[in-house]
Amino acid sequence: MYKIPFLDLPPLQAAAGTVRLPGSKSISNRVLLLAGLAEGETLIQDLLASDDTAVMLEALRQLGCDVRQDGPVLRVRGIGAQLNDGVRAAGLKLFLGNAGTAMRPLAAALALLAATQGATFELSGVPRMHERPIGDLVDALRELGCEITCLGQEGFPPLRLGGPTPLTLNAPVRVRGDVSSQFLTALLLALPLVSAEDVVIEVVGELISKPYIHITLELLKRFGIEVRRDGWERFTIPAGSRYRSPGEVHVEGDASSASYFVALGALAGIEAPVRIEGVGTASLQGDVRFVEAAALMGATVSQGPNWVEVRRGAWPLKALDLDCNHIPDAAMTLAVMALYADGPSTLRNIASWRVKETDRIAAMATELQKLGATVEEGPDWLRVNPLHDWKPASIHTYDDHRVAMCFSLAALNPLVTDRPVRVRIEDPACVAKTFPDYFETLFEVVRARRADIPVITIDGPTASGKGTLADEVAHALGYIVLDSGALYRTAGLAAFHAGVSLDDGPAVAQIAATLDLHFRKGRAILQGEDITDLLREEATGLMASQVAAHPEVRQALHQLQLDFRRLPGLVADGRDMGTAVFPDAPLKVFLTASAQTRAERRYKQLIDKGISANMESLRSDLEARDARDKGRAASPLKPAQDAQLLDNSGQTIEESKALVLEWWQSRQPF
Ligand SMILES: O=C(O)C1=C[C@@H](OP(=O)(O)O)[C@@H](O)[C@H](O)C1
Ligand SMILES: C=C(OP(=O)(O)O)C(=O)O
Repeated sequence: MYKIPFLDLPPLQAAAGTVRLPGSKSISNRVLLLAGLAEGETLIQDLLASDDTAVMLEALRQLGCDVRQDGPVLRVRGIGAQLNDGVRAAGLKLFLGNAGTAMRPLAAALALLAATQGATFELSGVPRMHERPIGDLVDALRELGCEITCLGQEGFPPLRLGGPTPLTLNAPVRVRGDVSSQFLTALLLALPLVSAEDVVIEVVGELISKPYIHITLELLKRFGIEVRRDGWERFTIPAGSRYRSPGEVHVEGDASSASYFVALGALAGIEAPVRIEGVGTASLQGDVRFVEAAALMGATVSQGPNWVEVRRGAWPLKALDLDCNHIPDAAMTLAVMALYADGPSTLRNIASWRVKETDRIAAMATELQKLGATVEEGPDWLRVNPLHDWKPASIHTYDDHRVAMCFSLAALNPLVTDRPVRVRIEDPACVAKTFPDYFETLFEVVRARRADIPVITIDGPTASGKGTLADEVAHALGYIVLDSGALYRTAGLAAFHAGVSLDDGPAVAQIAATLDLHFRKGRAILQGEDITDLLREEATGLMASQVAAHPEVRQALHQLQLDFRRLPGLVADGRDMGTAVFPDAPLKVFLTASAQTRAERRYKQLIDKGISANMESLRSDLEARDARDKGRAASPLKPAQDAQLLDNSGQTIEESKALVLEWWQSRQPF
């Protein structure tokens, strides 16, 4: 996950490849709750691991469920609908983040348990959760006899649930369905706790987001509860219903998360499709019908039970006028696709967007306009016009995972403009709500022109601190690191391990060209193995100088260095990064420090490792090496003409990092 203040996306040109989806949020949290209320153990496969499921899991643990991760399987031993003595005596305070699928169903289940068994629960969330309505559910539960106090504003969390108190279950429970379907879902999931007799639920007002009720009913069925349904107005939980664990449950991929990759295929699956694994024709989730909307816009879609393949069909996309009530989450993706259409697109019947992670109608309108789009909005609709004259924009994401994810599609603007722009996604870590590795997954299937992928080069003499600075800057921007000095050492080491003679230039070059090497947090990882310490050994240094003498090896490593230029960007440190390898880098830093400072740093490093050292000789060694480096004929150590000089003798690493980031920011369009 990119835990950084912003992530800059360069213009993207194409997409192809396979994406494996994380588990469905809606299914994960329902299954967790059902498993937690049931008797016995449930083994859950492919559960989503995200903020929303983490709060549900923590709530189950607090309630006394035994929850254990067993390889890829989560084992949940439920409470069998019985609160333990500790919980009944002391009550619980549960923090439920911004997860509607935790807050609403837990509010109903715990209100009923508090009423029937006696306990006090306090349910709270992030500040936005305290602005998301729950009044219709609270009203329904109060009508049953539950004791519920809204601790802040009436109709909103935080809530206090109390008991014991008698319940009246012989009249239908009435609940409004026109603000969120989660209120009905909550009652359906919770009322089997008290279904000694038939319990009837009646929906008041037009039910929205109906396909989510289908998910609820299907999962209840798997846990042994067959709800009778009359249209979308009346639901009966049969007398004697009890949660029975099915033993094992598999969570399918998240269909709302699929929408970004369906869109990607429709926009940029030009030569090959984007294949999405984890959802398909056999899916339970209503958001799989997003593919129909994408097809209406021109996408070419093929599907199997558990996969979808999408490629570009009509181009530009065809404008759309669609009632999106059945796909409220995935429909946000359509709003960004609409920028690439042949006319204005209108998304209708989406009033619920206003009470989700943020006011999504307002947020989408504001951010689309930042890109230059003309957008109109109404109480329950949004109209987006196609965009030709794109502006670089920093997208505010309102702590809304879907805003962050769907605006990544704006980076495909080179497909419709010859003046492409970059897109900045603020607070990219907000995707943790449902898809923590969204951007990593995206970068695996999109392509940018090499020249569009940003590079920062940091060159300088030995012991100038360039490795540390490169790591810090890369970390701040979410970029990849290239420690070019380590490449020759790695090539020597890998050839040696493969049993290749270090005198055999072509054979070593072949190994050098395919090194599976990357750098993370100051460590060098070769084929998954941490070789950082090996690289520093004297023997490795000797191998490096042996292989570096072969022109084929130098050529292969040059290409390998270029191959490090990958999304979302690169920070390359070495001696000739700005002059020879990445001469087009938009920011080149030449880092120096006085010989005295560098000698002191090296001295400290050695002493810290318990190696004795002599300051004077370290200093004269450094000066001699500087002279050699500057004087050599091939790639002498010198700043590129357009390099920023940075003498860090009197600076902390934090100060140097701040300065480089400031130079970088001053080159950005936003
Ligand atoms: O029941 C569910 O799992 C959900 C129902 C929908 O909410 P509304 O019913 O409030 O539209 C949806 O937006 C949400 O992400 C998940
Ligand atoms: C509306 C959403 O979440 P929640 O389950 O919190 O309602 C969403 O994921 O888009």
